[in-house]
Amino acid sequence: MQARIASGLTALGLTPPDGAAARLAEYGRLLLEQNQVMNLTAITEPDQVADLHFLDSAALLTLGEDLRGKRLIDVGTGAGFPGLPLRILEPSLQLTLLDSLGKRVNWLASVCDTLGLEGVECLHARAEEQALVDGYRDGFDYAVSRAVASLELLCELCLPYLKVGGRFLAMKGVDSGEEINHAARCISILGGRLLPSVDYVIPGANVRHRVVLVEKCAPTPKGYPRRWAKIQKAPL
Ligand SMILES: C[S@@+](CC[C@H](N)C(=O)[O-])C[C@H]1O[C@@H](n2cnc3c(N)ncnc32)[C@H](O)[C@@H]1O
Repeated sequence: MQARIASGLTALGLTPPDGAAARLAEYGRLLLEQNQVMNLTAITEPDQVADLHFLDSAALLTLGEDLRGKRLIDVGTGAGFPGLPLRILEPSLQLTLLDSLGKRVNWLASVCDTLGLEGVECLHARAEEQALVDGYRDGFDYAVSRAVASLELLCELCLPYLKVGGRFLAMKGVDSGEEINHAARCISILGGRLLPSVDYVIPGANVRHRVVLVEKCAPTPKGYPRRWAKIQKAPL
C-alpha cells in the first residue's frame, strides 16, 4: 500500500513530509485490521483503500488552499477521512475529528496514539450540537466533510463552525450539480457564498470527484444549526 500511496501523492503533485507515506500505510493496515471487528469501511482491498481513502483525502491539498497552521474540523469523520490523512500530510494542521459514533472516535484516538500524532482532537459529538459550543462556533479556518449528508443539510452542520473568511470543502461526486443548485438558498441564509467547484481525478483509480467550496462571508445567524430532526424535515 505504501508504494501506491507514494506514487499517487507524486501524481497529485504533492511532496509529502518524511515518513508520511509509511504512516498512511500503517493507518491503512490498522483500518483493515479493525474493520474485521468494527464497521469502519466498505472498501477492503488495499489498493482501493490507498486510492479511495488516502489519495482522495490528499486531493484536498491540491486546491491551492494553504492549510499550514490552520484550524480544521472534519465533520462526520467516520474512520478519519478526509481529516487524518490531511494531518499526516500537513503536520502543522490543528485538527478536530468529530463523529457521533463513540466507538469510531475512540478507535481514532488510539490510531493517533499508535502513529504518534500529537494534538489531534478526537471528539464524540453531534455536529449540530457541538457547533453551538463556545470555541467551536466561529472557531475554525476550514471545515471538511465527505459522505455524510446532502449539501444543504451539510452546510447547516458545517458553516456555523467557520470564522468569517473561513471555507467549507465538501467532497462530492461529479454528478452533484443539482445538489449544489438546491443548496444555494441555504448557503446564503447561513452566511456563505459558493465558490467555483473543483473536479479532480484520483490517480490509480481514475475516478473523478468534486470539491464544493463555500466561503463564509457573514456570521451564521443565531438559531442555526437547528436540531437534526428539524434540519432533515425542513431543509433551508
Ligand atoms: C458514511 S460515514 C463517512 C465517514 C467519512 N467521512 C468517510 O468519508 O469515509 C458518515 C459518518 O458521519 C457521522 N455522522 C452522521 N451524522 C452526524 C452528525 N450529525 N454529527 C456527527 N457525525 C455524524 C456518522 O456517525 C458516520 O461515521
